[in-house]
Amino acid sequence: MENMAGNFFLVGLMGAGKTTVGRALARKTGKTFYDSDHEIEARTGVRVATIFDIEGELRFRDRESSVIADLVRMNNIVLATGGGAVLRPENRAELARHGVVIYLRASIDDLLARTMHDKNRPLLQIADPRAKLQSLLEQRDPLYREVADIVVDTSQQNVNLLVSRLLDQLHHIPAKT
Ligand SMILES: Nc1ncnc2c1ncn2[C@@H]1O[C@H](COP(=O)(O)OP(=O)(O)OP(=O)(O)O)[C@@H](O)[C@H]1O
Ligand SMILES: O=C(O)C1=C[C@@H](O)[C@@H](O)[C@H](O)C1
Ligand SMILES: [Mg+2]
Repeated sequence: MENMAGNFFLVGLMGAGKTTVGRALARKTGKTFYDSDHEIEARTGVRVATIFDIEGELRFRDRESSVIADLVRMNNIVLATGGGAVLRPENRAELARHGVVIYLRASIDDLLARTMHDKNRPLLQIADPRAKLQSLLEQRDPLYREVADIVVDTSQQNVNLLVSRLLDQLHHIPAKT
């Protein structure tokens, strides 16, 4: 196991692999894994899609900000954030301040293939999810880059290889504690 100080925060679009890579990274570093979407679901007792249905996106974003503000204050964690977590400047500031931020990128084809069978991504339950992912990428890519300490391309990379390459890069970045 690798012994590294501080928190790691993963950002990127739906299907980029934040949850999958985050879990593997936590396992390899002995850190505790959190996922902001899962934490919102644990606190409310319902799925993300249900929150969007009943309360709308704005109220979901409020819940997300509050969960992120709590989680970033923990120590020695890996946090997979929701795909839209970077939209609010206060979330970006919290993430940048309390941990090393990793932006996971993937091609639109890969994002589409990886999200196709999961019904718990309300923003993609529409006629043309490809166009939606494309426009979300255009809107958010600058925000992901702004907050990130490291950018990783996940296309054509299996998760284990990706995590070991990521660890090599993380060794060169000072921990934020
Ligand atoms: N590098 C990869 N190569 C192939 N498949 C991957 C890779 N990373 C993740 N996947 C697969 O893609 C799907 C989506 O991954 P994951 O749920 O981790 O994405 P996410 O970034 O957490 O998405 P969301 O923002 O919606 O929570 C999963 O089925 C996962 O197994
Ligand atoms: O990209 C987004 O805006 C979202 C991504 C998911 O992680 C969830 O947080 C929710 O489905 C919204
Ligand atoms: Mg996820």
